[in-house]
Amino acid sequence: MTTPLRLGIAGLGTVGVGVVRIVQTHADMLAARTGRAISISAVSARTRDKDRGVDLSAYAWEDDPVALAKREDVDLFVELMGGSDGPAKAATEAALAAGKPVVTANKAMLAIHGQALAELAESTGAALRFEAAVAGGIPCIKALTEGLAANEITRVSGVMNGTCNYILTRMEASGKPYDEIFAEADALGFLEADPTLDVGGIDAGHKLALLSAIAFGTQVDFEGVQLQGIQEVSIDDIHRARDMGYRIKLLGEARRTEAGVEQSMRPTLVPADSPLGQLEGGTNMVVIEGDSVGQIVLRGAGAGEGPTASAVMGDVADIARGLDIPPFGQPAATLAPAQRANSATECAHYLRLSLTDTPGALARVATVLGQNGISIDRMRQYDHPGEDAPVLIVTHPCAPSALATALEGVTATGVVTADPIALQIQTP
Ligand SMILES: NC(=O)C1=CN([C@@H]2O[C@H](COP(=O)(O)OP(=O)(O)OC[C@H]3O[C@@H](n4cnc5c(N)ncnc54)[C@H](OP(=O)(O)O)[C@@H]3O)[C@@H](O)[C@H]2O)C=CC1
Ligand SMILES: N[C@@H](CCO)C(=O)O
Repeated sequence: MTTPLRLGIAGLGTVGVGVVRIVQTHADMLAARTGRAISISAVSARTRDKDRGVDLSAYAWEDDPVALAKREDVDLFVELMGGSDGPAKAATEAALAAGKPVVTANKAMLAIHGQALAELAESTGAALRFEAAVAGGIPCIKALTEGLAANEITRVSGVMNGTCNYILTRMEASGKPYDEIFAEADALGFLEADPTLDVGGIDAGHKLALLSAIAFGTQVDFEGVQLQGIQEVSIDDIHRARDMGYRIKLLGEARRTEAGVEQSMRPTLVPADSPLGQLEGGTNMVVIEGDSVGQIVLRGAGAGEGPTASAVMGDVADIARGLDIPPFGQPAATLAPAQRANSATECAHYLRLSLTDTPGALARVATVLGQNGISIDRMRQYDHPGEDAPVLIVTHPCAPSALATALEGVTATGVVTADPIALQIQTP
């Protein structure tokens, strides 16, 4: 057996502790599988004397993660602190600059600095791996870069934020409104320190941008992801979608078209009996479509200590084996800048409108939709105690840009009493 692979782990929170536990529990198995012993030399976190439920006494301590990354006895730097910049980026750059491989779960850092970090890694010959950054325990990056390497990928989609899926499925199961279930998720510790990252679709957008770059061979382009969060999804939307045979999911989709790469992360109605529709709680699902393989579906835990640490250690094991794959699946210099394209794919839409309950209001809305080429498939006005009439419209498939123009016109009629809510209905 060769010399041990010595880890330096920065960040001893949920994921960091999980990684320590796996190294301590499965040392023999990992050595047998990789042909190399994997050990921990040193660790770092903000607070040294915190009881983390694992024995850290055998490891050196560094207050400064950059110093940890540079230590002589650290062969591989494991970044599990989080944050797109600050110490996570500084320490990752220090390790890569020194030619040391880095494994990280930090989607925020990679979605913004992925190209620069990949270029740095390749310039020094260091590996940079981030399986845990996308969909926690699901090995979707490995699937794309290895198992599906011979496929032209046409579409990557899925549910990539467990917290949003928990909130949406709990709303449906309990019949409680968004605010109440958001508070419940907060009390259970599910939300990121900045909850907008979850409910605003940003965290899932980071993950989609990473998958999209790998799938289509482009530079990672988080700014190109069209984002819509789940904050405006009401319990009424969920009930009405269910009555029509749909469930609402925060669905990410990246596809390559002739116009460029479309990336979107938004609440979407999906058939209730489809694999996505049946996804409960914090589970994630990634759907990949390739020209030879067709469609494959990967489902599993998208977060949590065990699943995320499992993905981190999968990367560590690959490095121990000497596997050398560029961070985004092909050399960074060959990744083309992403050519952004707004979604032009026609799909049906669910519209929630609130109208003044006056003669002709509904007719004016229907007229504006018609003038913009939007055809109504279904329409219903609900009982209402007050002056505002809640109206649900389902359109026939139409281009999102045509609908956006139409909704501007609908708002300009003066008969709507709140901003219209438009949700896409998934195209097969
Ligand atoms: N939790 C999850 O399920 C998943 C997390 N991830 C990603 O994994 C990474 C870690 O997440 P998670 O474990 O949940 O985060 P936690 O908040 O649980 O832990 C963060 C750790 O980093 C340490 N830390 C923070 N800032 C510094 C600093 N300036 N210097 C040294 N140490 C620092 C903290 O120290 P201290 O403990 O002393 O405060 C803590 O140990 C993030 O990038 C996250 O996005 C990815 C997928 C799933
Ligand atoms: N906040 C993320 C954690 C895992 O990336 C989620 O809810 O999925």
